Amino acid sequence: MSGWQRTLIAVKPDGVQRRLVGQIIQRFEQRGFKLVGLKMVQASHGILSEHYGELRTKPFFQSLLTYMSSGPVVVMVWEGHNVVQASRKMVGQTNPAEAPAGTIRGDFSVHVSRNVVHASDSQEGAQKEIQLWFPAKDLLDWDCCDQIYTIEV
Ligand SMILES: Nc1ncnc2c1ncn2[C@@H]1O[C@H](COP(=O)(O)OP(=O)(O)OP(=O)(O)O)[C@@H](O)[C@H]1O
Ligand SMILES: O=c1ccn([C@@H]2O[C@H](COP(=O)(O)OP(=O)(O)O)[C@@H](O)[C@H]2O)c(=O)[nH]1
Ligand SMILES: [Mg+2]
Repeated sequence: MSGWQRTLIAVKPDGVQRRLVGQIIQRFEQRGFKLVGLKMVQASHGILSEHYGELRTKPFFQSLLTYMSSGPVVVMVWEGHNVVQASRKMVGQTNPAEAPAGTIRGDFSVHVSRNVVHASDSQEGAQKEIQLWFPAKDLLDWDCCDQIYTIEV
């Protein structure tokens, strides 16, 4: 199906501590996306260094790893039409100061170093991140009964 995609969304440690997991999941459900993988993990610096490999030369890299390993994260795979681009729009700009109200970051955060949620930024990135965080067997291929009402099939 053209435009059918999967993406990796993670509620970061600040989002978990602030009990925002339910509200974040709700936004993806109500938009019409399908949850195909979910787990809570205490992430190691190893997996986080790989996840954020492109940022390793940035001055904030070490503090990013410290923040991301400061407590549990809730990692999810969401599936649906155009889900990679749509979820970036739902999440908002990296810096919450620039993220419009109505986006997750625009509604729940104020500072770039504590921006509540991660979303893959491209289909290639999503594929790599999904493989990094989930063995294929932990992703469920299931039929969502309302699918015929959210996309033309
Ligand atoms: N100047 C900064 N100071 C502190 N932390 C930062 C800064 N810039 C980015 N970060 C942190 O690093 C993360 C990764 O930056 P990136 O440029 O990939 O943003 P993003 O793609 O919007 O976020 P993510 O990859 O987590 O979805 C940001 O989400 C933020 O938590
Ligand atoms: O100046 C910055 C830029 C990014 N980040 C953190 O690094 C993450 C990943 O950065 P990326 O550029 O991938 O932004 P994102 O994809 O998260 O919007 C962000 O979410 C922030 O948590 C940060 O702390 N300071
Ligand atoms: Mg990013």
